Amino acid sequence: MSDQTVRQLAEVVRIPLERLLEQLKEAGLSATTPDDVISEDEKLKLLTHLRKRHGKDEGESKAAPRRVTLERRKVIEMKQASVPGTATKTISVEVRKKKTYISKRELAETAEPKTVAQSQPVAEEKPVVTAAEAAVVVEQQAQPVKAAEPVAEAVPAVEAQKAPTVEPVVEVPEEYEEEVVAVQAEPEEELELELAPVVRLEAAKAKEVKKIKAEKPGKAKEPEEVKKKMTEKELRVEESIKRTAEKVRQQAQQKQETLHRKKQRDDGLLTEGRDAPRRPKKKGGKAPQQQQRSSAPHEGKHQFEMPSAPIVKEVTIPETILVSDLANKMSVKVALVIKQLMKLGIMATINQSIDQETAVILVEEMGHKAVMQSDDDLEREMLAEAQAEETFPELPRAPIVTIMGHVDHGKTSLLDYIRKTRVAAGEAGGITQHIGAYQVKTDHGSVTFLDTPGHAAFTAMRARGADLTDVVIVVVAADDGVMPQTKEAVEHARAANVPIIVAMNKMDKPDANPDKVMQELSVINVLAEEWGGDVQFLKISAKTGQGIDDLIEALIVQTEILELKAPIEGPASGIVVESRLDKGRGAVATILVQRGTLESGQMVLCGQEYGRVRAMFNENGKAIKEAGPSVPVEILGLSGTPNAGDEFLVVQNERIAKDLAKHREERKRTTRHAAQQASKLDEVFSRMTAGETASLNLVIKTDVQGSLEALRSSLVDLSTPEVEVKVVYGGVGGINEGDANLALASGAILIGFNVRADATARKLIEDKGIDLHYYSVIYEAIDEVKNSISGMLAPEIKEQIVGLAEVRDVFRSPKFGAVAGCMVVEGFVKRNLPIRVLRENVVIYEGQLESLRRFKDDVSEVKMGMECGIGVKNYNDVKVGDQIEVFERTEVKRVL
Ligand SMILES: Nc1nc2c(ncn2[C@@H]2O[C@H](COP(=O)(O)OP(=O)(O)OP(=O)(O)O)[C@@H](O)[C@H]2O)c(=O)[nH]1
Repeated sequence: MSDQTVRQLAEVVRIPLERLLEQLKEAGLSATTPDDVISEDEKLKLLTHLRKRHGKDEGESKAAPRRVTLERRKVIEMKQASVPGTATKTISVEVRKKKTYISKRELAETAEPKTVAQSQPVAEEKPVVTAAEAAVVVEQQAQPVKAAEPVAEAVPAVEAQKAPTVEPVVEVPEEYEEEVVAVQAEPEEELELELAPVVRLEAAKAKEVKKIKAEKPGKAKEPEEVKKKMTEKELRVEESIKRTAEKVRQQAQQKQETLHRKKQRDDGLLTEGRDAPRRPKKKGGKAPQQQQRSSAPHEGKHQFEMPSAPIVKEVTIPETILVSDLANKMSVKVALVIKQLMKLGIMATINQSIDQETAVILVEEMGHKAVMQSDDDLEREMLAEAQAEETFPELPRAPIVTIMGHVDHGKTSLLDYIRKTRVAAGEAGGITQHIGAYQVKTDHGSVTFLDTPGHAAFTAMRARGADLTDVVIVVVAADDGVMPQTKEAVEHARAANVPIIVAMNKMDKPDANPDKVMQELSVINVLAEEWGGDVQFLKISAKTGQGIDDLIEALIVQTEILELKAPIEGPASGIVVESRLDKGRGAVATILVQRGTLESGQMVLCGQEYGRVRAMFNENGKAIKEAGPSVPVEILGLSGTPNAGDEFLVVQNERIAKDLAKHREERKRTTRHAAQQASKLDEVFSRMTAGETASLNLVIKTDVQGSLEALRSSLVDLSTPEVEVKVVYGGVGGINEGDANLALASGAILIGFNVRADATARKLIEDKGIDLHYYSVIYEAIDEVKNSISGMLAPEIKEQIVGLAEVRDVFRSPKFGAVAGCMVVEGFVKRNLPIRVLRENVVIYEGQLESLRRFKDDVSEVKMGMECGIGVKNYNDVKVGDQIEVFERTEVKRVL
């Protein structure tokens, strides 16, 4: 040992620093402060001094401690072979040993002095085995012959070894305790737990040692014998630690092997887990170590169990599912799912969604059970839980009106005039607010106006699935007449099957010509009542207010014709008209109640947002407590801003609202891709439902009116009794956002003839996956639509007999049952084709082949003039003389 400071020495010998300084002073040594260095020679001097002092003060030794307890802590580190890809784990095993030596004096009271006299110095008898032992021996040597030194004065091991006089050891260890503590077995719990039996083993060993010592304490065995025993014990402890380390290593290896096997199984499309049902054990199939391990008592502790059988999971598959979600549901890696998809010929990425059918095939291929789930079913189920089952009587409700028309024909002026005169009038002091919609009260009833004029907004709302509008007012400036957007407005309203009322505006102007308007509109099939049509035409002025009352009355009449009704009682539902985030009030949404009555304090779900209605306001900013059908209302308290066009409904509690909101969010995420496929030209056929006339909707935009007409008529002429070609809208000019929205809302295909889509339309087309086709040759357009319609025609199934075999003999096979020995008399017999069994030219069975053999070999095809053995699947009644007819079914595409 090198030189130490006084402080360090005090720590080593575990005595107070002051006491050591005093002893150093007494011994006449130079060190006086705690930081003074004390050399080896000085330590020896101190030892000599202490010995002398003890020799003098023998009488005092009675008061000195009679036992010396030595403790030793040993930490062994083991490296665990890691699983590839993870860090190496280090396991520390801490061994604590404690030895207590009793002074000769104490022993003398119980032991024979003779035994003590016979004792020999241990150092001479056997070599020091371990460092711990060395320390013990040295400490023993450091003890005075006659009496044990107090611990505080025991000189550290190495110094003492240099002591000139080596006295025989007289102390008998009274206690010998070992403790093996497993620490830091990280991160694998099992490994730490595995050490437990070893710990117990060591504890048992320590007990045994104690027992030996306790056996005859009075006899005081031969010190060397005791020493020997102790050394043996220590060696055993060392060995046991080594064994523990070996065991841990083996376990790690086993675990690695298990993981490797699991990986192989995964590659083999099976998953295994702890909760798998256990296979019956094979006799002698287990490695001896495993057997030992499984038979070892674990006292209820968790133990790693070898997975032994594949888990078949029940995987619910919605209409579309993300590859990552599917992998999660099957508890397999995404890469594996992608790999499997590739095998099916589908290239998909982790964030791509796949359709239900593909997912089902995949799940079944991977050994699990697929349960198909329709999103609508799921939502319906949740909604059924969310809403009260009770039905309420339906009562007349106010119409919801949208105003459309060409630019500057007076839409805003009309809305403003009505609001100004009608809304504010009834609410003295109220501040009119633009909340997206407002209601007007008349003597005959109320009318609700949507505050976003124009067909673009109307169709955009429809494109979002919200068919709110009951009546459309087409505003035409009487001085200007029918303009392109007037026509568009009409087409959009028609596409939505919403009745029209024409308001001929600016009648106060001298050049107003309502007849011209009526005439122009009649060209596009909007016929006034007075001209024998069914459309109400009204002459108004948004400036003077002329005819506005009549307009509102006309709306009321229209409502009566339409018999608009809704239940007033019951939980409310409706559509979000608009929403915004208010600095002080949070999410604010204007909703239009369509059914039931919304009350303040109710829990509502709006699209993907939900919340309790904290407050409700009408269009005048006045707080209201409830809102019935056709009433627009601003609500506070939602978790976020819903989208205009989202459906809202009152639900029973927050949990349901939350679940539904989450479900919708997930659905939106996964169905985005699917929605994009909805109206593709080549997908139209798949949308056709059996028995119904399919319709192919088109939105056509062309460069000139002439080509529009030509295209429109030739495309409509392609209609068949099974497929109707419908031009939802045809116009001249580039494809704009409105066209795209219309195509989306009507599930139509966009056709651009010598025109292109503008940037906004392109974005929408791309986002929503609208099917857009550009043409510059009219016949190309016609041909493509024709082909698509051909696809929509149900294909013809044609059947063709490809071969005939005669049964000449019948054998019984344990594997296939009855096997018919046949001669192929016509064509050929193919194994994978369907067959019929004929008896006297009458079909007696239709099915498939189970086996087809020539001699002992399985074959796929047998030609005419050859003999073969045919096993018919699920049919054992073949007789000699029967004929087996092989046929083929082919789908023949119908063309126009
Ligand atoms: N003389 C007269 N002018 C009117 C009448 N209605 C609207 N105007 C005027 O026509 C212009 C356009 O009116 P708006 O209400 O903004 O027309 P709009 O259809 O809403 O126009 P956009 O919002 O641009 O589509 C304004 O200058 C109005 O003052 C009317 O009945 N008589």
